[in-house]
Amino acid sequence: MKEYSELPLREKNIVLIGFMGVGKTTIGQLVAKKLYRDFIDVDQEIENRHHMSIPAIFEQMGEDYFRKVERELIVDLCTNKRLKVISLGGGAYLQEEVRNACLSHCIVFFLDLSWDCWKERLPLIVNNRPVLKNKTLEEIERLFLQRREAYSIHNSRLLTNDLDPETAANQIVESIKWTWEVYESNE
Ligand SMILES: Nc1ncnc2c1ncn2[C@@H]1O[C@H](COP(=O)(O)OP(=O)(O)OP(=O)(O)O)[C@@H](O)[C@H]1O
Ligand SMILES: O=C(O)C1=C[C@@H](O)[C@@H](O)[C@H](O)C1
Ligand SMILES: [Mg+2]
Repeated sequence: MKEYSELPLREKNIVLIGFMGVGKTTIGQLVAKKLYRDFIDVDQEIENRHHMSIPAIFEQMGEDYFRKVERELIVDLCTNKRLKVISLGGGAYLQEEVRNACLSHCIVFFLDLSWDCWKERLPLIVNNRPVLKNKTLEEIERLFLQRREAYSIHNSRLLTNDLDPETAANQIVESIKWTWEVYESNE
């Protein structure tokens, strides 16, 4: 059987990574639609499989359990699926096994946002992101900066400051189509 890591670039899954609230779910959905691909949101998939919200999973089963489920699901999707657009949860890419699976089999797109722009989004997400619960703004900023190190290993990056979701999705699609043309002309 053909290894997925040998897949032509055009068939590889596209994986969106980045801090919580940068727009992976919102923009990923649009990218999938524009490329006529199925969209998979890892958080939503975990919620559907458990019939529970992420905050409830954190509260009743604990973060370690959530991270294990998240890791196993992503490794499975990366190795056994193709032609998908997959949005990760904000903390997933911190796990080495997740990073390795994504980078070995998929095109990894980092959605970046400045801290100043991100701060404006906080009220939209604070109530259903357990990792933000009981943290001061200074603590959240430290986490934001710490996590940038893991996200810095990627195939492509888009700074989304001042980009509405539609424009951001168009720019990602354009960049991916350009990559397909340039890197696959000799395959
Ligand atoms: N480009 C954008 N401009 C303005 N608002 C946005 C943009 N992208 C997303 N949003 C808004 O920010 C909030 C968080 O977006 P979203 O849920 O897509 O983030 P996420 O990266 O998937 O977060 P998580 O890592 O927690 O899953 C939503 O209310 C969404 O409408
Ligand atoms: O950044 C994080 O650690 C998280 C982000 C969300 O997408 C969810 O996966 C969960 O709330 C944890
Ligand atoms: Mg999301």
